[in-house]
Order: sequence, then structure tokens, then C-alpha cells
Amino acid sequence: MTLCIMGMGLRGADSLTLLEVERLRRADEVLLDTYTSFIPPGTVERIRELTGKEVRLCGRTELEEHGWLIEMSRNRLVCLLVPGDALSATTHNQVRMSAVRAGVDVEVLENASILNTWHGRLGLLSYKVGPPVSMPFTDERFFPLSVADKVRRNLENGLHTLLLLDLDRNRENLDPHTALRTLLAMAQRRNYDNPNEGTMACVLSGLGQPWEKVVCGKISDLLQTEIGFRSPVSIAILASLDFSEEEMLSAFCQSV
Ligand SMILES: C[S@@+](CC[C@H](N)C(=O)[O-])C[C@H]1O[C@@H](n2cnc3c(N)ncnc32)[C@H](O)[C@@H]1O
Repeated sequence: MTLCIMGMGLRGADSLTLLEVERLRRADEVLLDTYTSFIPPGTVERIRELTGKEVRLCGRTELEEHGWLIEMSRNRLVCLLVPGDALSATTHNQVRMSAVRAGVDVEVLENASILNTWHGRLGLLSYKVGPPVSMPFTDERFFPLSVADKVRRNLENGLHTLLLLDLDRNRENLDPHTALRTLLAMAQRRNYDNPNEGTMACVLSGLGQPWEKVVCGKISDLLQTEIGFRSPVSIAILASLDFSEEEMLSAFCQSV
């Protein structure tokens, strides 16, 4: 019948749209992606309450080896719930592509994503946003300097960068101090003068969650401040600011 891929927004079940709730109530199967991002506490219980449906959790293997999910959607309405927007991670577009190739109808229901809300929350201009960059867990053998290359390219073009922090097995983000130190070490290895300790950055902890915290300052100051971060966390690396951006940033964010 139909595979409906739906974004859950930033607030878990509480940011589902009316249309999404209606689809979930009609669904034969409700699946929840627990792999690509953070799921706010209580999400499963809240979905059950809103829709009367049981929720099946899907991790990496279930999403990457998704043949079963496509087969299930042939004669049933299957809803795949995705944290954030429906299609901002490649994983879900791959599921969509397999479904289309198998002749299964796909419906996509969009929702808010960290990728399209962070700059507005900080008061930054959307036309000054560059491509996002992922910061992985690193060690002596895996230390991809391309992370610093991409941030530097954005900075050189006057563009802000959203640094997405990888999640560990327990779905906790790399901690932001480690991410900032790693970024500086990568830039130093390349002999880049930017990003450096004086570059402005904002730590975005739990955007849209009750524990939301947004803190801005020079990287050196952020590194010396115990802010009390909680997943999900991202970091904005700021390019030079326009006057209006400066004004808004200081009005909308806590400074260190
Ligand atoms: C690979 S992205 C997935 C994005 C998701 N599909 C979406 O559309 O929002 C996951 C990363 O986004 C960041 N992230 C997701 N939600 C966030 C939030 N509410 N506040 C801050 N960062 C967030 C974290 O760094 C997390 O590890």
C-alpha cells in the first residue's frame, strides 16, 4: 500500500503535525528510527497515547537492511518516524529509493530539523549559512583533517557552519569541549589560521527540548566554561557577523 516517511520535528511526539497524527492513527505498522539522531525521553509512550499504536524501534541494521520494511509496505500502511525532518539524512532517502524501485507508494511528511532551525534560533542570516559538517569520534588512526578543511572553506566565504556531533552507542553526542579541541587540533595540523581560539562559536544543547541551552563565545572561552551540556548537541562555528547578527546573537544567546 504505502510507506509514509514522516519527520518528528525537534520535540519528539509533541511536534508531530495533525496530518502526521492522522496517518499514525490509520497505520498498520509504526516504526521509529532510533539510529540517525536523538529521541527525546517519553517519545514512544506519547505516540502510543496519541495514536493507540505500538511502536517498533529500528536501529542501524533494520534501516540499512530495509528490504523487510519495503515488503511490509506492499499491502499495509507503514509509517516510519524520523527525528527531525523526514529526509535530511541519506539513510531515509535510501529507504525511499528502494520503495520507489519496488513499486511501493511513498508519502513524505516534512517537519522541522536542526538543519533548518539553528541559524534562526541564533538570529543569524539564512543566506550566510554554509554546508553543515560532521565531527566524528577520533583517535590516533582516525583523524580526518577534512573536517577543518570544510569549516575553513565556509569561514573564508563568510559562511557560518553547523557542526553536527556524532553519537556513540548509547546515543550520546561527542561532548562539545572535545569537539572544539579536536577542531582546533585539526586546523593546527593544516597550519590554518582560522578556525582558531578566537573564532566565535555557539554550543546548541537540546534545541527545542525543555533543557535547551545556547551558549556563545570565543572558542577559548567556551573551552574554559563548564556549561552543563546535554544531548542532542551541535556547535555553530561563526563567520564574521553583520551588525544585525551581532545584536541578535547577544539578545538571544547566553554569552561566556
Ligand atoms: C545526523 S543529524 C540528524 C538530523 C535529523 N535527521 C534532523 O533532521 O534534525 C543528528 C545530529 O544533529 C544534531 N541535533 C539533532 N537534534 C538536535 C537538537 N535538538 N539540538 C541540537 N543538536 C541537534 C546532533 O549533533 C545530532 O548528533
